[in-house]
Amino acid sequence: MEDLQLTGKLVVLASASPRRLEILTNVGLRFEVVPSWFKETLDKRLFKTPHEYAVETAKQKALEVAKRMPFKHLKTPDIVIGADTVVTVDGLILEKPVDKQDAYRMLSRLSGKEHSVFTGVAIILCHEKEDEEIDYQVIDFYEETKVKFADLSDDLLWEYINSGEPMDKAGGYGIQALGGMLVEYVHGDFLNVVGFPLNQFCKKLGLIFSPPGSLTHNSTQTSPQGSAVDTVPPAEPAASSPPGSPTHNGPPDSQGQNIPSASPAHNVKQEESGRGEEEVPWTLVNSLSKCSENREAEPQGINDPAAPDLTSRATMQMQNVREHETEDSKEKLCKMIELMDGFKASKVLFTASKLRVFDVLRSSKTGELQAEDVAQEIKASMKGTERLLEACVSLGLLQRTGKQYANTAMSRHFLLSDGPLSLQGYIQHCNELVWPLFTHLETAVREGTNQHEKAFGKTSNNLFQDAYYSRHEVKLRFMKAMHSIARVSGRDVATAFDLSKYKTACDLGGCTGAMAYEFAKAHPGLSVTMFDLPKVIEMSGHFRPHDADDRVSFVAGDFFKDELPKADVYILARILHDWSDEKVHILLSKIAKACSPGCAVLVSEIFLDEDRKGPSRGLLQALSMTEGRQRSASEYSLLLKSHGFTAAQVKHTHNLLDAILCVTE
Ligand SMILES: Cc1cn([C@@H]2O[C@H](COP(=O)(O)OP(=O)(O)OP(=O)(O)O)[C@@H](O)[C@H]2O)c(=O)[nH]c1=O
Repeated sequence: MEDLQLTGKLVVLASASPRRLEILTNVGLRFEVVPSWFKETLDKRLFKTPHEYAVETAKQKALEVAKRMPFKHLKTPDIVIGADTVVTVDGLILEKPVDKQDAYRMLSRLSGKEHSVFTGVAIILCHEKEDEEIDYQVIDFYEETKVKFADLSDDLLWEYINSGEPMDKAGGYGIQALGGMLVEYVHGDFLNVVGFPLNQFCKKLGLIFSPPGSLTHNSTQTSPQGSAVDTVPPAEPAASSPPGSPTHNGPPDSQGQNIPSASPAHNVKQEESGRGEEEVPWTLVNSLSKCSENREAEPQGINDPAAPDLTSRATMQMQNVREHETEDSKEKLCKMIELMDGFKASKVLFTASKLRVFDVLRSSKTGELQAEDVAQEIKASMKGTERLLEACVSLGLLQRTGKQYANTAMSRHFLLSDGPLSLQGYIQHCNELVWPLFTHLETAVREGTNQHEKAFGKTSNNLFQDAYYSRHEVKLRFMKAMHSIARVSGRDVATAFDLSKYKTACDLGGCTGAMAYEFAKAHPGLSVTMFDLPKVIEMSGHFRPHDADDRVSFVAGDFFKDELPKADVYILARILHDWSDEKVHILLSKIAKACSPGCAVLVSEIFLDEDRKGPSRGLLQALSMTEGRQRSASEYSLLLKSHGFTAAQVKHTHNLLDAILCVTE
């Protein structure tokens, strides 16, 4: 290891933070940027300290990139750097605010107080072995800086929040810019607050990658703030990771192709850094790393002065491996527990939504209520309500300060019944329809059929026309579910492709019209016809926006039986997966007949990965489907091609629905 140098190595920064890019560019490091897809959703309760959380997140960010690159970018990096910055105050870990209100909560908490900023950093060293497997060695550490804010008035806070600066920054401020005005003092590494503890990082680099001759066996790999050396097992292709694993959380490649390793702007070359031939200034780095030897004596494995001979070093490495194995099995156990308890978490969400807990909290004057007030409002027992609220806090759906419960930013975003991105409709659909179906999953698997009859005493062949759906409230619930999905995903689907050359579109089975309105909003030159069953059109008035765009019109009909309205683009959002292959072909050939050359079909669905190993959302949904099936983008492309629609463009939106656009020749 100590012979390694950085020259000629592929160094990757697994971060989308422009500050980290700048800090590392400024010291002449040559690297590519491949932002991590790891979602910062580790359960904070599992960590004894905030820095352990930051370090683990940094490690997961970096590992996700290290494991993805060989498969998606077809190259193996030598070094991957990940980082995670968190702000801690009053025992809380603050990450990036999700909206202005959240930023306000964070900044008002920080006002007049000293707080800590922790950045966890992970350096992953990737070694390709002879059998082409890859070994990952993890070196991680963290840095703490204390920052004190002045007393901040509400006016000042709002002015700052409205500048837009807080939104992509941990704790809701940027010390390097306007946020600097809020700060009374800083104790520690300033750049650590900005997002990257450069000083400690350089010391670590010096210890690992010193150029020939400059590093002796006496170099150390320690840190004043704790550091660890770890190895992790060889990578699996990202798509084969278990559900819920970090690699699965990431969005797939856009356009169904391999993402380039970095955009040209992010391909940081030494010329661009203005340092000519010089890379990292090694003299400085080596002096720094020697200083760090004096700061901590505890042996840390490789490159350690306390491990002078090969035997003792091998022993230490074995210890590291064993420690890692324990850690690894703990990680697996956590995943197992998450899977085992997943149904309980879903039901807590469904129940709290159904009992309108989130609306009740929002309606209170201060946005906060005690358990007994909530119990009264939702007409439930005190004991049961308290348990439900506590469970919601543990799941990140609510937050509690003392005895007061309040919505979290995520709940305000998705769980208020009248919010623009409310998922309430879909959640209630899951509770009332999908949940009973899943309780009969075992029979569904044995028999290979949908379990409507067992769950509801009725068969279901046609979603909107059969007996079960004939009840008004059931129809309305189904429409609310489709409405919330269309509202949440509509903008991303509508803006997925350039449709400027088209004048008319027809959204087949468009339900409440939510998707049609999104298309009209996104394309000023487009008129959109929403086509659905007469009963649906009749009920869709319930969902019409106050400022309804008159470029959207509603036509009643059955797309299997009736003539389709003429259009340049036909939209099929969340339609095809529901029907048998036979019906899909009937529908597509009808559309093909209605199309003149140059017309297009836009299909929006969850796209399975090409190897059908994910995303689990799509595969789980398939388990309760009636007669249809889930497909990958290329399966949809082939399907459309068989009806004369070619030149497929695919868009993975990273939202609830993806999209493919094909045109007739
Ligand atoms: C306190 C503070 C934070 N930040 C930025 O806050 C983000 C933290 O978020 P993260 O999750 O660690 O990183 P990210 O931006 O999401 O990027 P990624 O590494 O891809 O997760 C980073 O950007 C930091 O610079 C500032 O720019 N200035 C400050 O004073």
